[in-house]
Amino acid sequence: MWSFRRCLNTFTQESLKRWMHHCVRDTIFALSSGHGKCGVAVIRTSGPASQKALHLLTKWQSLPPPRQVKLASILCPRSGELLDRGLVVWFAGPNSFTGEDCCEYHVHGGPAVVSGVLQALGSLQMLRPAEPGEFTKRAFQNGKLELTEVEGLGDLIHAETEVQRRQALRQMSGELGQLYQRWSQQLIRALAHIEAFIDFSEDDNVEEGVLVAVDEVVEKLRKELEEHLEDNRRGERLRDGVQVVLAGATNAGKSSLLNVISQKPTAIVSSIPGTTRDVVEATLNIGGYPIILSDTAGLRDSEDPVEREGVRRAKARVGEADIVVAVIDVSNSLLSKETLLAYLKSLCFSLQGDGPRSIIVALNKVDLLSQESIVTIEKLCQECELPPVCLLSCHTGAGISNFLRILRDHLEAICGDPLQGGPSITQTRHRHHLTACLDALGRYNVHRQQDLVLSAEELRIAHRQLGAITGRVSAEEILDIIFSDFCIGK
Ligand SMILES: Nc1nc2c(ncn2[C@@H]2O[C@H](COP(=O)(O)OP(=O)(O)OP(=O)(O)O)[C@@H](O)[C@H]2O)c(=O)[nH]1
Repeated sequence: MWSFRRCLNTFTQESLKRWMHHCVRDTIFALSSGHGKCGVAVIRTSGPASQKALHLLTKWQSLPPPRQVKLASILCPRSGELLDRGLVVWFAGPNSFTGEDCCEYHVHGGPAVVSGVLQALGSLQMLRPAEPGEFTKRAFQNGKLELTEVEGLGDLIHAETEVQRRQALRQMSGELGQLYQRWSQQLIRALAHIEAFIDFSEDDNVEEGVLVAVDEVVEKLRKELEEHLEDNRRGERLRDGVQVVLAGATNAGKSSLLNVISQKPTAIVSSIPGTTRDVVEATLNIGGYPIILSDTAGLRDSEDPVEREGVRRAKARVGEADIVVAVIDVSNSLLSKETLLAYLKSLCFSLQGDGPRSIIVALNKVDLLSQESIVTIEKLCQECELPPVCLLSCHTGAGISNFLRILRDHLEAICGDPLQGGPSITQTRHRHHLTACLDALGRYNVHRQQDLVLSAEELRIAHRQLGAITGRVSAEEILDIIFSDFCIGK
């Protein structure tokens, strides 16, 4: 009793309220399908009062069998007016998405029906509208989903291309979470062994061999983590969109190429050199891969401060690009065949910068060349060591499908197939915690010979970093291992 009172005194009113809120769960409801007119809308409830709400809206005396669709007249609980005839699915907790009692009302998707049913649910005292993401939050809190699975679900909802969808589905399957969970368990075990050695080695004969085994586990884990992090950020690139930048001299046809690829007049095209001043972006799907395609200001020296700023931004964008498309006006009479080649090489070199980025050369305006010149240029490019070169025309469309095929190949090389190999890191958040975990394992090695307590602390930090990714960290886990592995006090 004393400790309970002391405990109560340390609670602020606010934290007590939060604690009470956690213990006594509200029942929440929301429209789970998209907004706007549609054939069928799905409204969900989750929480202990879902059953009562179902009874009040249908007047059914008993619950329908769980997970089976049943036709129902959905009524206003106050007036008894018919709101709609729809389908109802009952999910008895814990066998539901959130782990709580849930009910789904599949009603006609007109605004009046949807708002009628939402109002009916809102009129019940024990229900309140759900906050954004609250159904999924409850699924996480009730142990139905790991954090990485929650993120996968979010990505699936936002997936705009089929390759993004594949990656999101794979993450939702829990594979990434399971990998981190496995590493996490290895760390807990290693930590438990070190702690046992520190605390009990003198009395209970915990042998030196225990520490050697821990070293081996840590080393193996360090290598696995390093490999996992050396993935060229393919998962994040696929999730956020690959940065493709169109760069080159003024009037080369960068804006025209952006418009041709995006199939709409996104950027202004004109024969006046220096028309594009700022970066113009279009988000596109190229063969299932998401890209953010940027048109940039033509690269040239200028006295005009606005144009100079445009060129600065263009260079900065090239610096951040995953793929740079070097656009060149191949009809430019100033470029002889030889100077074209020298120009191409120097442009590719300057665009390459210090990053390992891909370059594609787009020789535009071939419609202005004779067939003979085209053949000569093609031969010239084949003989030299250049990035892939596409001859194309934004005016006639010649060579555009070949350019898109090459672009797609580059995207595939960068992002890979999310269904092949190990699961990818998809979020900067994961990378941050994994890097911190790896750093801690490196420090473990530094402290290991001098100070066992400090090296144990580094394992604890590494474990916490992994736990931050999956959302599961518990000191109890360490105690469990200590007792199960060492049977202390027997
Ligand atoms: N004949 C021909 N003209 C083209 C082609 N592509 C673009 N042009 C023309 O070239 C001029 C410049 O095109 P833009 O697309 O504005 O070139 P840009 O590289 O964005 O130019 P800046 O804004 O100066 O950087 C326009 O008059 C276009 O119509 C092409 O394939 N063939």
